[in-house]
Amino acid sequence: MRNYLIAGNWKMNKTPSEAAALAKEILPLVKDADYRVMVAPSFVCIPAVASVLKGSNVIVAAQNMAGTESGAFTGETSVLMLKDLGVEMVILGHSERRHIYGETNEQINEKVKLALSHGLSPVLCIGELLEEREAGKAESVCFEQLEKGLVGVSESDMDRVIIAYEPVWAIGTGKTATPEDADAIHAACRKKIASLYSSSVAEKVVIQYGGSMNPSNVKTLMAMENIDGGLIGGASLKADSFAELANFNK
Ligand SMILES: O=C[C@H](O)COP(=O)(O)O
Repeated sequence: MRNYLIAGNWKMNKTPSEAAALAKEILPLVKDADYRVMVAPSFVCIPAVASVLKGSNVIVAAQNMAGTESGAFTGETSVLMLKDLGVEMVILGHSERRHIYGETNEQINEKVKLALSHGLSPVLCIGELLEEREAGKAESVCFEQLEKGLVGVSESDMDRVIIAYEPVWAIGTGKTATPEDADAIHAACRKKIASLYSSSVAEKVVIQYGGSMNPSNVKTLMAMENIDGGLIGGASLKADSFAELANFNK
């Protein structure tokens, strides 16, 4: 059994006080979850949310971070700042970062390595655009993002790396990859990881699915052999729906 992870990516939603209120509402609903639960508020909401969740079973994550430790990078947020706030995980290479802000595989790889070197777990997001899927390139796009995102990451560091497969066309659209289609990409990525590292790394690595996961499709998605959790946007913004996702097995 892999160490499943159900994660809420709150994206650019909620003010600090709203985020703290949401965290307070979520806390009692997920306290008995059987699997790991994580939330990723925006940077400015992290202090308020971290203070609510301190000592609980809910992991606090960031949605991004700079690729450099410190310096003259106006508007950026460093790994040291995140660690100081109690952040344990960081989402990197989300498709919104790749496609809206032009982040490259090389920049994402720098961030992955920096996060690991400071003891944070990176959630490396990969996923194809609709036109890439239609051109039969879903696997090759994911393989390239995986391979380039993991350059220089050692086999032992892979214990802390989480992969999130998010087909871009399924994000925030209400369209979900069928469980079979998602599982096929997860299985192919697992094989790719076996070729980059070893079969034991591939067997253990957690591969989340993201893209319109919600209370009505979570059970079928999570029943697939290679799907080890969810990276959830819209449905994580309400305590009751996020709690249903976190308790999908009950
Ligand atoms: O990070 C989360 C994903 O982008 C999925 O978002 P969504 O659940 O709103 O489709």
